[in-house]
Amino acid sequence: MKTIAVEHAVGTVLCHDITKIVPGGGKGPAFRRGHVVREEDIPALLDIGKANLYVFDPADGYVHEDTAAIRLSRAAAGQGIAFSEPQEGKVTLTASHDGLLCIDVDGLTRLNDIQDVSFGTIHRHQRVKPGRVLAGTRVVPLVVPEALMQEAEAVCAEHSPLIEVRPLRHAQVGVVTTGSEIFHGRIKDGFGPLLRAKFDDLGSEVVDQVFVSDMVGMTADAITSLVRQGADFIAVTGGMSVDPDDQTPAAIRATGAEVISYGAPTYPGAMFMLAYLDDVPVLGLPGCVMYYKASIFDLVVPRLLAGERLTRRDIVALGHGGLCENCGTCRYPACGFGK
Ligand SMILES: Nc1nc2c(c(=O)[nH]1)N[C@H]1C(S)=C(S)[C@@H](COP(=O)(O)OP(=O)(O)OC[C@H]3O[C@@H](n4cnc5c(N)ncnc54)[C@H](O)[C@@H]3O)O[C@H]1N2
Ligand code: MOO
Repeated sequence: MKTIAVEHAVGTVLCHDITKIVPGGGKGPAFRRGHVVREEDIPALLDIGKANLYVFDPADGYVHEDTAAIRLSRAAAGQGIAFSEPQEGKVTLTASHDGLLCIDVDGLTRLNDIQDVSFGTIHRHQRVKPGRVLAGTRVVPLVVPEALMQEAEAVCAEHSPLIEVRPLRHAQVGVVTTGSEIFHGRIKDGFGPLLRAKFDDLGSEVVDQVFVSDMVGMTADAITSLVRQGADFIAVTGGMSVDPDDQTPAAIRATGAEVISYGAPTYPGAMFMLAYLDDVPVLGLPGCVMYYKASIFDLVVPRLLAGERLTRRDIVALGHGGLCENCGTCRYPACGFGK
């Protein structure tokens, strides 16, 4: 804090409210603590008898809350993020393109552990569309030391990007639908239309769907021939559980694919399998994916399309929040499932 002649105060920050009293008129703050003095304020300040002011000077090593919020948001954000102007010291971050919200949670926790830094976000790993509010950030006091800002920016740099929206790739999806009852026409296929709609919504395309009976060789051949024909994402439906006819996990293994996980701590989706045939994700989708509005499919597929190579650890980490409450009216994604 220092005293400064009002003529030289442009750009500095008032340390306290400045009161204006008009006889018979009123009394109230003409300028608030934290106000950044502008050229046009000078006559008004002189009119209320303020020839000198107590101000924070950025040169003294202090940063105003608006500048701090701008700096925090810029330091944390990667691609796909738009910023609001600071309002009451807070900058709001929104999605500027469609994609998967990715947040380095360890970095975020470190950032918020710095006294007086506040950075709050929605849950990560959600598919977000442009305009969706993702985060808000500010510092708690009106001004903070420059050294604090530098510490915060260093944490952001170490965890860069701390928050970003990764675009989803346009996958060419091959679907293999198992089940003798569908293969022999006893019942109508329900998986194909559902997967076409779900992949279409994510900006990908089901390029082919092959029907097979409950036989390992037939199913494995269908997977490998779809990949040979150019599919870069495979979904195998049905036959994922414990009946003698449930041969899909064995068929996926028979292709030589590397199995990351069979089973997931998610309901619906416990019988899910994730494997990779070279770089092509091969998913074993249990019957529940067809039945429920939200399932393991919605938790995993956007992440795969955003280019994440998921590990067993990523799958087991889904357990906390992995139980769908099966509400009367499904509100997913506005609920705790997968969060
Ligand atoms: N004793 C146990 N029973 C079940 C278990 C278990 O671990 N032990 N797991 C349950 C879970 S979890 C699921 S999910 C379901 C079904 O899993 P599957 O992937 O094996 O599904 P299917 O047996 O192939 O089919 C179940 C049901 O859905 C119909 N279906 C399958 N595909 C299609 C399709 N493309 N179009 C229309 N209908 C389809 C199928 O005819 C069956 O009626 O198992 C639990 N049970
Ligand atoms: O894979 Mo199953 O939900 O858990 O229905």
